Amino acid sequence: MRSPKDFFAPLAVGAPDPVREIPALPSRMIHFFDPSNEKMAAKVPDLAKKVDVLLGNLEDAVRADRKEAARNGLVSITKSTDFGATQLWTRINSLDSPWVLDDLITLVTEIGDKLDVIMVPKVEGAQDIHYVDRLLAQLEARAGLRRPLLVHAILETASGVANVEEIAGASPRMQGISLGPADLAASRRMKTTRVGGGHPGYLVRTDPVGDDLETGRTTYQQDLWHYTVARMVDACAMHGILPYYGPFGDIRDVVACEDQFRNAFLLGCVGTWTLHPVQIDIARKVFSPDPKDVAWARRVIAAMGDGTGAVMIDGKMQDDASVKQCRVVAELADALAARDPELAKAYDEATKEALA
Ligand SMILES: CC(C)(COP(=O)(O)OP(=O)(O)OC[C@H]1O[C@@H](n2cnc3c(N)ncnc32)[C@H](O)[C@@H]1OP(=O)(O)O)[C@@H](O)C(=O)NCCC(=O)NCCSC(=O)C[C@](C)(O)C(=O)O
Ligand SMILES: [Mg+2]
Repeated sequence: MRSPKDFFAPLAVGAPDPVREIPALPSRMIHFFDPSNEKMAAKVPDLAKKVDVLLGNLEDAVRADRKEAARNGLVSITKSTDFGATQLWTRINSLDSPWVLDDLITLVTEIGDKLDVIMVPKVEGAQDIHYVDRLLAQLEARAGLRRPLLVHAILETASGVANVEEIAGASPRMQGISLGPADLAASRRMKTTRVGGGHPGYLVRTDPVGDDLETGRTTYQQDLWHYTVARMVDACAMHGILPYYGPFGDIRDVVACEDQFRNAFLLGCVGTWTLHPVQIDIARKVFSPDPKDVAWARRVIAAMGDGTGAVMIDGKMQDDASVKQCRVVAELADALAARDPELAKAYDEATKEALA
């Protein structure tokens, strides 16, 4: 382990200085596309106007015989597209695959100045991040990049979950972590074959009334991912990086998708993946705080003055801690509103109404 004194030193001569803080840019949806798929690639310029993050996926869901086409496709799409304020990310192949070295060499050399974040799949521990960290520094120095690339880890192995805190703090490049429920389920030998979401068999049941074990007992489906998401959120918050839900594979079930996204939002995640265009508006809705909640948060902040003491608002006690909760919501709303005039208007109108 490096000394804390060296943590922010570049890992190669000529590499840019690591960032001291992870930028809190809107990233409500990380929209996945396969750069080797012509139909999807054709939609990229339009999608860039709608999403916070576009991610060119090179790993799973890209066929082995399309890996090079995906890598080269991402280079040419990137060179010919104006992404505006939308971030461009990529997911490279796993570190044990035959493709990852060429992924990194090609992408950093050809489009390193346009890429914001490199998502690394199947991260097992800090050692995987250290490997990528040094290699990126070497490639950045060679390409003459002035801005360091950031790294995002997918939490999708049992050992990754066991080591999530050290992964989150492994490098100043660490931007965030996403849940990878499909690989994680396989790695843990869970018995669900779904990509994210719940399972009707994972439930609790109310007690029996008398001797009748069968009738009148309500069951409640539980969230299979609660433990992992909560752990991931704590690890990220502890290290000043950003947590995300991952994929929701039942594209048709937009209702359960919204529920899963909202659970993650309420637990502390800043965004999610979108695998299909139909999921983009769901993510925008869920990961932008509700105007009523923003109005309430602003009202509490205004009433709390310097943020100390206790006041009563609408029958509810507010104090130093609750004003901090409100600041989380208000600051997120301000950051999103700065980029989204419609949202800014909705927040201001709701606030005016609440303060009237
Ligand atoms: C599910 C699929 C096959 C359905 O694709 P489809 O073509 O059958 O669907 P469709 O409803 O017929 O599509 C309608 C239109 O939307 C287009 N389209 C469809 N999707 C997209 C997209 N993402 N971006 C842009 N355009 C898209 C599609 O090309 C079509 O265009 P058209 O109207 O011109 O014919 C398709 O949406 C897809 O391949 N999505 C991406 C899948 C992906 O990236 N998977 C990997 C991430 S999840 C993962 O890896 C797990 C994890 C974390 O690792 C772990 O838990 O372990
Ligand atoms: Mg996976």
